[in-house]
Amino acid sequence: MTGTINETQSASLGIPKRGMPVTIITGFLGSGKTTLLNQILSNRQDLKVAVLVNEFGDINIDSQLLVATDDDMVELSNGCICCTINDGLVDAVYRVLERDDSVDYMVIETTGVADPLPIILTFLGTELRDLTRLDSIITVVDAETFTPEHFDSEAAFKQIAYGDVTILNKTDLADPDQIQNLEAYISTVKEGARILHSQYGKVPLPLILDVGYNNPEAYADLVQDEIEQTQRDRHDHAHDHAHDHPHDHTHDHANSHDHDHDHDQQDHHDHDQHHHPHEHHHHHSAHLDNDGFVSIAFESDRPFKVKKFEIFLQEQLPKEVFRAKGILWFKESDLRNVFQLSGPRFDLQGEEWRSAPKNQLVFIGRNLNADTLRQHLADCLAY
Ligand SMILES: Nc1nc2c(ncn2[C@@H]2O[C@H](COP(=O)(O)OP(=O)(O)OP(=O)(O)O)[C@@H](O)[C@H]2O)c(=O)[nH]1
Repeated sequence: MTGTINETQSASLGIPKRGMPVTIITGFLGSGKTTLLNQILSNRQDLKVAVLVNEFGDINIDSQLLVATDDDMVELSNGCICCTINDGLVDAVYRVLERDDSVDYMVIETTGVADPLPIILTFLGTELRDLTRLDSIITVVDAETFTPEHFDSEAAFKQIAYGDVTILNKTDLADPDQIQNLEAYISTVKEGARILHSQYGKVPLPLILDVGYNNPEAYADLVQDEIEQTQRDRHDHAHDHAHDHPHDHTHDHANSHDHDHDHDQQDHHDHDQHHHPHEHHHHHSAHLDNDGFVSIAFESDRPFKVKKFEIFLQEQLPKEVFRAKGILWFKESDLRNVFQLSGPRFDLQGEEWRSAPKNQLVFIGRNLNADTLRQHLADCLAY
């Protein structure tokens, strides 16, 4: 299915009440996941949608950029929901299910560097299997910057490979040939891929919500492996009192499984949703290195001087920064400035402050020097 859709339409979705439907939104850094989520929240009509946002970074910026969600919104803060059979994710889903006011639908936004498989398996391989119904995995792709090299990120590749629907977003920034080539590439990764086009995540909601595209049978072997592995891990944990936190990143998963990270490009392209020969327990360690991406947070209760921040952007911002976002406070402005940087572009939008002004910024990239970056930012402060 391919199509170009520019308008958000929201027909009645008529969600049945058998196990809460869950949609997972994945996609690489800056591709437009939060933008899509805001489209969903703005067009959901009477549907009561709970949202779980998981972010790569110490400050949760995304939750502050969502359209007002009242109490619909459940923030799953910066824990790694890409940990397999993750207690944090299961707990957050339970919190939603246990609410007095019933929620009709759940949408989860993963981090841009997450391998979606562990999250999928958490829904298919734990008690959540009986309480929820995994409706589909939506993969948002930046049509301007995505290439078959998939940013040299295994997570970016897997996001495409496990997507039930791919949304080629930012078509306003890509020329038609580029979009056509991208579609052809995605179809080599996923035979019969369902591909939609969008600008700013505008797609008709009936094309992406309650579509029933996820096929749990495709994951049956992985689910079984997962359950067995979790039992083994729990057994090991019982003998290892060195770990007192289930998500401890020094956890030994990476060393305890014989997985092979040396797939070449061809391996990737042979990947098939129904056969994941090299996947087994691979995902246990996938989040440990985030494909080399690191996240650096900066916060201050003092404002920036606008001129100094401009110079920082022009002269000091390392080219290795792939993505940045934040809420900026400038001495010269009464507005809350939402800062977005994705690849070569950045953008500042002024709005009213909803809380006491402060600066909150997250930079994501490879080979970043946190001390130098933070020092440059501190030098931008007005006093
Ligand atoms: N030109 C253009 N910009 C877009 C489009 N969709 C999103 N953007 C912008 O791209 C930037 C990143 O969008 P987000 O929705 O925050 O991306 P994300 O996938 O949630 O990013 P992460 O939080 O890093 O994972 C923002 O500045 C958006 O306004 C689009 O279709 N066209």
